[in-house]
Amino acid sequence: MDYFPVFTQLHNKPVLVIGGGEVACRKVDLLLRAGAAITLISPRLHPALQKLASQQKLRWLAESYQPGSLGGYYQVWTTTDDRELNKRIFRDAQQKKIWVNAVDDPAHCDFITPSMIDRSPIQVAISSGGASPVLVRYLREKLETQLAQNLSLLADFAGKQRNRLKLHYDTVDKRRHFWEQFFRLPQVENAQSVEVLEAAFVQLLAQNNQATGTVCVVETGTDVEMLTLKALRLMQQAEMVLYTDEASQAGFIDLCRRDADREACSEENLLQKADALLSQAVRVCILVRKGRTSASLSAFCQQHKGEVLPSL
Ligand SMILES: C[C@@]1(CC(=O)O)C2=NC(=C\c3[nH]c(c(CCC(=O)O)c3CC(=O)O)Cc3[nH]c(c(CC(=O)O)c3CCC(=O)O)/C=C3\N/C(=C\2)[C@@H](CCC(=O)O)[C@]3(C)CC(=O)O)/[C@H]1CCC(=O)O
Ligand SMILES: NC(=O)c1ccc[n+]([C@@H]2O[C@H](COP(=O)([O-])OP(=O)(O)OC[C@H]3O[C@@H](n4cnc5c(N)ncnc54)[C@H](O)[C@@H]3O)[C@@H](O)[C@H]2O)c1
Repeated sequence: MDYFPVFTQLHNKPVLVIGGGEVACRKVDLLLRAGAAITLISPRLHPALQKLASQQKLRWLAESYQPGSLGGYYQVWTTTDDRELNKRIFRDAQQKKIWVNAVDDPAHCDFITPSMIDRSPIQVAISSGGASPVLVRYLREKLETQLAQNLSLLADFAGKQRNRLKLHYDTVDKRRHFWEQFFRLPQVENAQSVEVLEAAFVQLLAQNNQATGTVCVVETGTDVEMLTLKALRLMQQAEMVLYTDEASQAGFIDLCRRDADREACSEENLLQKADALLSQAVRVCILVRKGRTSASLSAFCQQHKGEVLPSL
């Protein structure tokens, strides 16, 4: 990983933009959305930036950059049309330990700008680590068409209900299980109003008051790409993964939910182990090798309304 992704809090933080052309317009637009307190240093100013300065949405210093200009800023963006100057600003900022982005010059950036999809509070940031900004833009355009239009509404609603949910469910696992069910409800996927979400929330709470465990069996072959989407979804929902052969199943175990517990278990002990977990209301995913699902395991699954997903 060449760059580590983070989301920084810029609200009311003093941020300096140097240069006042077209590129500065793009950066200022984003920084204003993040609530930064922007100062812009540039002898000339693009009309859109002049307007923002006259509305006091940014502070404009109509001068050229001086080494003393950097004092007191949290972060610097240099966007001038003079590459040598941008480099100098990078070095000056480094000396002062201020993070700097020299636009289009990754060798002189402490951080680089990702391509962004802003459906606040959901943010998607995509980066190629500087390898191909055009590919990154292409990915953004593709993702934009696939992300639900009501993402902001969903995230806002969910954010406001988290404390309320704690009154109903006392463990993280139970709350996670609730949200997983909630976001899959068709009326939630299509919701256009808070009222629809509230009704679905209340209904699901009423239905769900005693959580039960679930079980599924996923047969593993030699190629993880042959997993069905359904198998992958169940693997992602499991809280406990039981596997029978680490050597051949490593790739499959990796694809299970990151924070699920994982435990090796002999084929003979699977039933007993799974039964104990179900009685503690745990969601269990059992990985068995292709063709090794025993008749008793299959019957156990059926009895608990689970599925056996054979390997393709
Ligand atoms: C994401 C985005 C955000 C933004 O800029 O706001 C962004 N570049 C975007 C577009 C874009 N940039 C360029 C083109 C023209 C085609 C081309 O030349 O490839 C296009 C395409 C277009 O305009 O369609 C020119 C270019 N850019 C860089 C170099 C230098 C180099 O590659 O060495 C050169 C050559 C300059 C030259 O040759 O002189 C470098 C950087 N550009 C980055 C970000 C950072 C790495 C991002 C990453 O890979 O993760 C990084 C490292 C530093 C930084 O600037 O932070 C935005 C897409 C937003 C969106 O649409 O969603
Ligand atoms: N416009 C684009 O879409 C685009 C795309 C990719 C790369 N670039 C590159 O990004 C850089 C900036 O592009 P632009 O279109 O914004 O250029 P621009 O010519 O519109 O603006 C440059 C700005 O830098 C300011 N400036 C120059 N010297 C300065 C100094 N000493 N102190 C403070 N400010 C100073 C100028 O006043 C001007 O406002 C250029 O190197 C350009 O090649 C631009």
